[in-house]
Amino acid sequence: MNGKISRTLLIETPALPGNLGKVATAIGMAGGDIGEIETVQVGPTYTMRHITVQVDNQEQLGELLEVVRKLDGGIHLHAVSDDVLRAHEGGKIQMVSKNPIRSLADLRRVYTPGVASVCQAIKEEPEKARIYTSIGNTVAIVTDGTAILGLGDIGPVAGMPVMEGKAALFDQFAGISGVPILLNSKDPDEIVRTVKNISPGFSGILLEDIGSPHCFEVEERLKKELDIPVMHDDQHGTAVVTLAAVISASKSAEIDLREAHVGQIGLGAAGLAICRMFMAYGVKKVFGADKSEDAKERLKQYGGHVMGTLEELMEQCDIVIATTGVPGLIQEKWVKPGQVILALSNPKPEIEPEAALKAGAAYAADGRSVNNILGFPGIFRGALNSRSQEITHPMLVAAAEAIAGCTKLGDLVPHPLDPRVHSVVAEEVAKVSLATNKNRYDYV
Ligand SMILES: NC(=O)C1=CN([C@@H]2O[C@H](COP(=O)(O)OP(=O)(O)OC[C@H]3O[C@@H](n4cnc5c(N)ncnc54)[C@H](O)[C@@H]3O)[C@@H](O)[C@H]2O)C=CC1
Ligand SMILES: CC(=O)C(=O)O
Ligand SMILES: [Mg+2]
Repeated sequence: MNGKISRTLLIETPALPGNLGKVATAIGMAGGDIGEIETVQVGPTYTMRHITVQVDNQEQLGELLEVVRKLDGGIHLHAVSDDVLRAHEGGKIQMVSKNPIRSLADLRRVYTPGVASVCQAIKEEPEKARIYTSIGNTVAIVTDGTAILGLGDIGPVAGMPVMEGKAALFDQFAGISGVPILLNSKDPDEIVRTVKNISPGFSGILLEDIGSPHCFEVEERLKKELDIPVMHDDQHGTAVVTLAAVISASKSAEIDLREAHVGQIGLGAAGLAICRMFMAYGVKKVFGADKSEDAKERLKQYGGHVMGTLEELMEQCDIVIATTGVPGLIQEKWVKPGQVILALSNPKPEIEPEAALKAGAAYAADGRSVNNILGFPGIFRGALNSRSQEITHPMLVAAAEAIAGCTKLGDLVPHPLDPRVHSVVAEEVAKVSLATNKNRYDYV
């Protein structure tokens, strides 16, 4: 790319000769190099096109856009997309039919009247729905938009690109259909009621980016009241992958994890679950810090130790994890030589791994590599394969150990695109579920 900037402009022109020429001239006069031109929609009086342009720098791009925006006579610039925005145009997922419908016989088989006999079979034996519908392989990805990555309460619609991303990962790594469900309420009663009401169409519920503290009540109640697996990804998916990374780091750094001092900065959804996971794994000293008194109180209730300041925590701990959503929160001067630092906030970490390593950390990573993507697809695949009605703590530990087992010595976690890791996680989770869960469906 020679440092050049490429953008795709979505431009509407009146469907009359000369208008595309006007646009091309304006772009050329502003120093833009036109690449591809693609017609995306032909309306009764207008044409919409994607026009890809290349410019030398940001300033030139600004000038070019100003010139195009000033064009009159019905010419409108609707969108300016970089390659990330382009990958999101029209969304990242779609529902497609598995059966081609090419003949009337096909039509009658997949739709009326054929479908009626399938409905009757399910009416007589409801468990048959898992065989004759997509329900058995479909998981709802539910958000109320209150903690979208570290961006905060930006609402469920603004969070949709994340939910579509999770659905794409479910599909690619576990062959599961993930369906985003956007909720227009932050009230735990309403969230629980709504999820319960839609639950017949799903075999699992992945709660995503629901903020603390209401996420705790929502998950606990849904786990109790539904007989399908429910997991809040930001809590347990994150805790699983963090445990895996710390198991690997301890092995490489020859630290006895159970005797190590582990410090967690940020005790929200991810942070509290990470602390609980470490304590349940046998780590004796788990310290936490948060700006919220309530969050610190919750840690104490689970048996964790609260630290007054972040500096104290950094001073005290061999392994430090941060999930606050605050970029740059950890100062380089606080890093102790030989420390393990996982600054997991997305989209930007509390300290860049390079800076932490330069400051003396033995191992450092951010939320791009130590990411719950390594956990949730395989955890749900394993739960669905074993027809588990829940996701239990031993299943989560099995997932963490499986991820650690797939990690090369010296690395913290495996590559997320390594398909093996997701199938190994699924296998180990299913094994534990089959060995320990009593209430499994028994329909075949
Ligand atoms: N890498 C990964 O796989 C994952 C990363 N995350 C990241 O973790 C971050 C937090 O997510 P959640 O736990 O869901 O949010 P949350 O809102 O439930 O928790 C954030 C916690 O950080 C605390 N906090 C905020 N600013 C602070 C400060 N200056 N000092 C001390 N504490 C502070 C808040 O009081 C709150 O308790 C987000 O950036 C998210 O992207 C979350 C899940 C997975
Ligand atoms: C990865 C993820 O779930 C988060 O940052 O919220
Ligand atoms: Mg999340």
